[in-house]
Amino acid sequence: MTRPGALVSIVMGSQSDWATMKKAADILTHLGVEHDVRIVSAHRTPDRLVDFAKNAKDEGFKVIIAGAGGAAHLPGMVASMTVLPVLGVPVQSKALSGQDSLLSIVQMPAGVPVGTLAIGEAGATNAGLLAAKILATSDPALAERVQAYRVAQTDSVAERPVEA
Ligand SMILES: Nc1c(C(=O)O)ncn1[C@@H]1O[C@H](COP(=O)(O)O)[C@@H](O)[C@H]1O
Repeated sequence: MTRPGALVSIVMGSQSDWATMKKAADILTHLGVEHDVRIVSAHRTPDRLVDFAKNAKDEGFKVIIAGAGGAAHLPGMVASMTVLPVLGVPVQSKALSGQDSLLSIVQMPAGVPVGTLAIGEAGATNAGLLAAKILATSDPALAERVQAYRVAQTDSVAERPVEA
């Protein structure tokens, strides 16, 4: 079930990715961007993956954020079946600290782009922010909220004392 009005779709390979991917949802909520979250796995739910990727545009999404760990094929497989921009988040794996996730997502063949973010929570936050910035190119009110976020961040760093 799509969340009505959602412009950003967040998909992840497993429920265990949520602690990381929640950061993308949090920033979208902060910026007032409607989003939908669901678990889709290229490996474990291949039929659901195909159904999701092929119908994502018709469901009304404008941007997809796909997070997965380990052999992270989800972002690339989604990108192969949609015209929507796909942002990939490498979830930090236990065995290889997310190096495996990163390399699985970043090294796409020419012609099938995935915008790959950093490993882990920072990457998830930035994926949410980047999705908002993409939407803000055609939404002046959202652009103002993104600008306010940017200014608040700058101010909080500038005001921070050198010594804690
Ligand atoms: N990389 C993928 C895909 C996929 O790429 O389709 N599906 C699940 N997974 C990943 O397996 C890891 C372990 O999953 P479990 O914690 O469920 O065992 C998760 O990080 C998930 O993203």
